[in-house]
Amino acid sequence: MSKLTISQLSKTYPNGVKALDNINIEIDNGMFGLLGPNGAGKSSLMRTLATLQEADTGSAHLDGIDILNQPDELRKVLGYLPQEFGVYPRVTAEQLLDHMAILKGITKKSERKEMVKYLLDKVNLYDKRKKAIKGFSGGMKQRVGIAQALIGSPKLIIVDEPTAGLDPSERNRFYNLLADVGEKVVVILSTHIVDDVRELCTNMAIMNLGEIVFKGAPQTAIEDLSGKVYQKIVKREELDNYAKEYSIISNKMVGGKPLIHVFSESNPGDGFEQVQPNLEDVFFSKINTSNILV
Ligand SMILES: Nc1ncnc2c1ncn2[C@@H]1O[C@H](COP(=O)(O)OP(=O)(O)OP(=O)(O)O)[C@@H](O)[C@H]1O
Repeated sequence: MSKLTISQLSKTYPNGVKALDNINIEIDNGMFGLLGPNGAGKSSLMRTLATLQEADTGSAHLDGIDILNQPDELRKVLGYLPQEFGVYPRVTAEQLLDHMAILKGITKKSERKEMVKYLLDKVNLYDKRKKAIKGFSGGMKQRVGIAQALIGSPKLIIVDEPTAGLDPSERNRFYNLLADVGEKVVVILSTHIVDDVRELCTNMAIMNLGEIVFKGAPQTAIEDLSGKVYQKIVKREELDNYAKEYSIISNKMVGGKPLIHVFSESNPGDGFEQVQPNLEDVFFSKINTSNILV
């Protein structure tokens, strides 16, 4: 069992943007979803935990390791798949993993060979090990990314927006792989895709404007909203009026017309019908932005 404890972590960039505003979270083994809109501060938090940038104040510990003050210790047990996983295109999957293993300090060639074979097998790329990564699909590249994040039996794995650009079957394969790994270590999945969290995570936090605005189990959050979400198909030109009168939590087009979900403690009448809330409702109700109408 591992535990990640983040306390009072804050970071303001030189341009004045407060990307992290007093973050406090405890994360146990398993898949943890960090959900937030673009710009919420997720990458800033992930980069700080991955020891790639410093915080202004606060602390973060993985078991006995003080992450901010012992970055070298943390790096030994960290697997990180950044948002942009850049690779030299001519390199093969096998060469890349071998190289990353050297960087992780695995100096014995035979040990590396065995590990690279195990990882290629695990991400189902052993047959493609001699092929240049250049020719790989997005999903295959992400699987190479996961394989490199698993080098050296990490205790903390951070994956930042991993499913962008994957087709549904690639995404599924990637989900299965992560879920498999996630049973034994702390995995943080940072994403703005609600489905990623719904399908994979037993615990989650929602971040907005540098703050944690919710933490808990996705199912609990959904139950909390139960009986308070109503929907209606409206005309596009009426949207502004509805926005003034109701607390709109989401708006999506169905057959060319806006279907709005509103938050209301009691039945608003006016043609609205009650719906079973979903995680998307939770997400939008917590971040409560006004730009969801655009
Ligand atoms: N190096 C930087 N210098 C200045 N501002 C930054 C820097 N990096 C991020 N920001 C700003 O900090 C805020 C949080 O950005 P961050 O990338 O952490 O968010 P995010 O939730 O990961 O979003 P995205 O999904 O778009 O990556 C944003 O307003 C962003 O513009």
